[in-house]
Amino acid sequence: MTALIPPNMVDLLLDAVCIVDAQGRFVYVSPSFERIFGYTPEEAVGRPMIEMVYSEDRERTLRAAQNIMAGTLQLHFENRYVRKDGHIAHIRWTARWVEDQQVRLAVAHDITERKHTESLQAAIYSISEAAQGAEDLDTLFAKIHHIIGTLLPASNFSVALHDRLPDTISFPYHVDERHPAPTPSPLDADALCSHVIRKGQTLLLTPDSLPPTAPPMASAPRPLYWLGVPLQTPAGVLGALVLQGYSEEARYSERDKELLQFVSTQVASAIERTQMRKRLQHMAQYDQLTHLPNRQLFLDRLKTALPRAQREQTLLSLLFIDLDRFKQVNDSLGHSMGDLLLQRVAQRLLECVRASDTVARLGGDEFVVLLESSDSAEHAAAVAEKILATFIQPFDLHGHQVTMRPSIGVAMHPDHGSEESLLLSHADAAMYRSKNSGGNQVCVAGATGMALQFLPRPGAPH
Ligand SMILES: Nc1nc2c(ncn2[C@@H]2O[C@H](COP(=O)(O)OP(=O)(O)OP(=O)(O)O)[C@@H](O)[C@H]2O)c(=O)[nH]1
Repeated sequence: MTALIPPNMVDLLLDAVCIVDAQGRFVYVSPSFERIFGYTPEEAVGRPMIEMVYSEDRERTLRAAQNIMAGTLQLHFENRYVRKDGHIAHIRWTARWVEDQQVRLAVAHDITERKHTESLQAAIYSISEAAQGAEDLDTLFAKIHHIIGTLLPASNFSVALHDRLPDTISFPYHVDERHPAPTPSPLDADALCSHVIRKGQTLLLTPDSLPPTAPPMASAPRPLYWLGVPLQTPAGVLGALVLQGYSEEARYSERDKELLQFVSTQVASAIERTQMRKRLQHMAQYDQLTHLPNRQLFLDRLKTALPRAQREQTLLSLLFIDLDRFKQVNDSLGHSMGDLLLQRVAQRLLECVRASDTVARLGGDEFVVLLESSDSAEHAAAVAEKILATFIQPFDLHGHQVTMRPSIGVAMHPDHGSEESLLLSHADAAMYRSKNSGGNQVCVAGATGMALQFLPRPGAPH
């Protein structure tokens, strides 16, 4: 029976047989070593085994080697090697110490493919989990970057999104060791991304295939490797995932391309879901015509602002604004012109306040301004007067000059109440007083919220 086994049987094994001396140098490797590690037996023999081990796994590999040399049988030790071509090989080892020869006898089984499938499954699971939990796109992109980094070298990673209407591209997520985030630009200004997004095709460029075009910044170095994958959804291409490599350490291959393509489908639906959630959230909180906060969001803000004002003992003011005879614009120029006027009014109101203040549309032609951290009651009066003054200028509605005046009611915390509905009703009542007194004026609720004090109209004699 023994006579039938050819003497070079070990050479035919698919696993690699390795013999390593007490100093950790390869003294023998079987021919399969080259298939698994990329080095021929001649290249491997004489080299310290540890040199080929992936840096993060070296310490525990040395510990495992010590245990084997102390007589422990090693039946399933796993670590990573850097192949001659730079790619990572995952190896499962069985090994023992041969005392009389003073060598370790080890068999290497290549489990790269299995690890690959496992990490891909884990990545896909993590991406869908990230999509469920992500509060916003920034958080989602950072998580996706981290997950892709477990599969591929991803030091330079960007998410490009295509905005179809102005046909522009923006980079809401961009981590790059050499280039700052590009500013939004017409899609075609970025030839590589434009190719990926317009054609919906993956593009892998290597040093041999990179076109000799100028880099995005004249003095900036060009990447050696560029891998762009479309973010494909049933509704079309949302944008692209881009990986760039400036050194041979981040070389991308056809295999990486397939991997990123596979993951990108999950990423695209994660982005789509998060965008949809964001849109729904926006619809629930913002007025769709003016994009100002709606009544609900305004009430939420008031609810959190009041206790803050109480804690910090600052003033808080509400300006209730209703347009005078707004209906006439609808009746004379049509509803769409009325819509346009409401949008222009919103814009002018925003111009009268600080970014930290809130301008909201309560509905119809009713707006409200929430001024926080006012240092004096005069501040609210000054803003109200500024609003009156800004309405002096007619509104240009596609060539129609429309004059519109507001009636404004002001109520303040703590003078007129510390509870949101009370404060709001005082501001509302003060606004009605303004309107009933002819409109185009400001009325401040009195100390009880009932007695009212009028502010002069701009230009009116004091
Ligand atoms: N174009 C447009 N009109 C709206 C919208 N929402 C409400 N309106 C109209 O706005 C008007 C608001 O009513 P009022 O405040 O009583 O009308 P007004 O003419 O301003 O009356 P005064 O406030 O008493 O001066 C109604 O005619 C509504 O139909 C909207 O989103 N777009």
